[in-house]
Amino acid sequence: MASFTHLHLDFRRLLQKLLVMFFLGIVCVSLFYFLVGCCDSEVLENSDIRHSSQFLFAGWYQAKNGSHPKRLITASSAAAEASSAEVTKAPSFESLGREWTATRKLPQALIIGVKKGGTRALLEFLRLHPDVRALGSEPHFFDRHYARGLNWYRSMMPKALDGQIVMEKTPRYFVAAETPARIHAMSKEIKLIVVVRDPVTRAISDYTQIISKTPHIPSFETLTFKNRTTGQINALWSPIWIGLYALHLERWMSYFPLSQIHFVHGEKLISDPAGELGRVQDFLGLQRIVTDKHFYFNKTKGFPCLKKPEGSSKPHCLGKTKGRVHPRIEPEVIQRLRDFYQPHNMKFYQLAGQDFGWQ
Ligand SMILES: Nc1ncnc2c1ncn2[C@@H]1O[C@H](COP(=O)(O)OS(=O)(=O)O)[C@@H](OP(=O)(O)O)[C@H]1O
Repeated sequence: MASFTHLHLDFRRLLQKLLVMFFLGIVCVSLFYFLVGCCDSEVLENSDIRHSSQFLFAGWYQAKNGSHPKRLITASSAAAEASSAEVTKAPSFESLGREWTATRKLPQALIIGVKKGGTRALLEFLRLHPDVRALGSEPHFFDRHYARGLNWYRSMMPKALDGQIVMEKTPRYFVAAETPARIHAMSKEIKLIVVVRDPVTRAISDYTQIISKTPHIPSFETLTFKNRTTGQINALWSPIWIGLYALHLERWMSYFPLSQIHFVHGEKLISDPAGELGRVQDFLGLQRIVTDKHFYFNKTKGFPCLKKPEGSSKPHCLGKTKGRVHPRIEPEVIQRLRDFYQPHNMKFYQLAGQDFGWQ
């Protein structure tokens, strides 16, 4: 009898120990996933930190309801009115750790150009959308790192849930000869976005960036001409060559139908960011969530800024490298460039089926 009671007690103790070990195991596994979530390689993308609350909310919602919060937003027009910032503010869910069902996928949309067109502004504005997951840095996969392979490229992408659009921006893609074929080989259905801007101001903007890094180069006026006396333009000088939009677009059009290419009007992205964002959201098949409520015009900066970026209650403008003061360029050089670009612009309008109104 005594040995039976003894055995019974031993069994209970064993059971208790097993239970404690089981719970400790659960705690360790949760801690592990939490830490993996926190230390994810996305530290590259500063904005992903801003996205974390949105991500956690989306993950929590999907895990609980089996669907993405977009469905919740779609279901109610009132909710659809809510800004993405409001949707993403769910601090009580932050402790849940990273969503386990999210995966890294190849992008379904790319901002392929143009350099100095306003690509950073577009990306930063788009990432306010809860159904957009965008890489903050420029991966240059299709032009510089193609040999690393698609698995490397995928590993660069932020994690996304089903229904979220993964995207990146690398403005050089638009002018790099090899990129359309490579992108086509990855996906025939990919959506391509090109932010275009008056090629003359784009060239000056490009030059402004160059002199900020290499101040002692010749003047814009000098570099513009092959021969100043004859007035022959140096079309091979990168700031001028990039602006030959028709030339570059023709290459893309031999791989992709125009229906897969959306043009953002760079000047309107500044004067009416919400209007341009509305059209981009339509093109991407997204609900129009980023609206004029998200923007205000900052007089000091001279550009639209965000009222409330992700994860912050403070207004935010793009950094100092966006919206630089351009050097003064001789008016006759500007006019010569306008004349030079005129036929190219006409051809571009014809190919794109859109008149951008550059003089
Ligand atoms: N909201 C807002 N804030 C600041 N700047 C804005 C904005 N919207 C468009 N832009 C214009 O974006 C130009 C820079 O273009 P990109 O971001 O494509 O440049 S880059 O190619 O990534 O270097 C930048 O060119 P510069 O003015 O010549 O600096 C701006 O004119």
